[in-house]
Amino acid sequence: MSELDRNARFIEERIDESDIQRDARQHALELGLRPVSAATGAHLAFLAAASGARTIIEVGTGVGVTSLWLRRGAPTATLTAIDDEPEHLALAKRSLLSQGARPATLRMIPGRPADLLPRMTEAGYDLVVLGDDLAHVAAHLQHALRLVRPGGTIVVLNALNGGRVSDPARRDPITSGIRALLREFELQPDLALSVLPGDGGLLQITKRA
Ligand SMILES: C[S@@+](CC[C@H](N)C(=O)[O-])C[C@H]1O[C@@H](n2cnc3c(N)ncnc32)[C@H](O)[C@@H]1O
Repeated sequence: MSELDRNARFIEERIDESDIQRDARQHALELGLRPVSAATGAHLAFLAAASGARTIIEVGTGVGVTSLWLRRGAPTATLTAIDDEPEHLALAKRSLLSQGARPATLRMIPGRPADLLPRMTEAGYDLVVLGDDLAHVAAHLQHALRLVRPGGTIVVLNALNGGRVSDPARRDPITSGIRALLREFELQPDLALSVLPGDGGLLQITKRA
């Protein structure tokens, strides 16, 4: 086992998910929805807490594994959760309420991000989390850059498309498109970028204040 794998296992095994989080994870797996790892979830909770996030958007909420972590980090933040499957959102909402979220802080919106994101408030969000709909990630990122406030952060889950982006033999349009996006964003002086390797890759972009 490599040092990286050993460290990842060490971290993953020490993270304590609540019963509500474990149930949501189990549910996601049963539905074939790949949830974030506990380590990624804990990192997202850290980001939400460290940034003092008050307003969060999550695109591709699924049954709420990521949302539950975000709300662990920012328990009173308003969460706008978008997913094209209303049943997923209903399950996510149930778990979030069980975790103690006030109903008024949850905006569960079924639909397509391409239709919904253009209607949301410019610079109105502290944290924008984009799920791994990588076929549309370029368009979703453009919306996210408009929606996040200066100083706010955008996170893209599974941003290295599993191990594909780092594999030069992979030249499919999605993987090549992500490489091009990374190159383009690295050159933008108004953005600070970081990519973490775990869990398919976690791209983090902060719009400089
Ligand atoms: C992998 S699951 C979400 C996992 C979530 N990050 C978690 O940790 O629980 C992806 C979700 O995104 C939704 N989804 C995928 N593509 C979408 C799109 N274009 N518009 C809206 N929702 C989408 C799916 O319905 C699914 O619920």
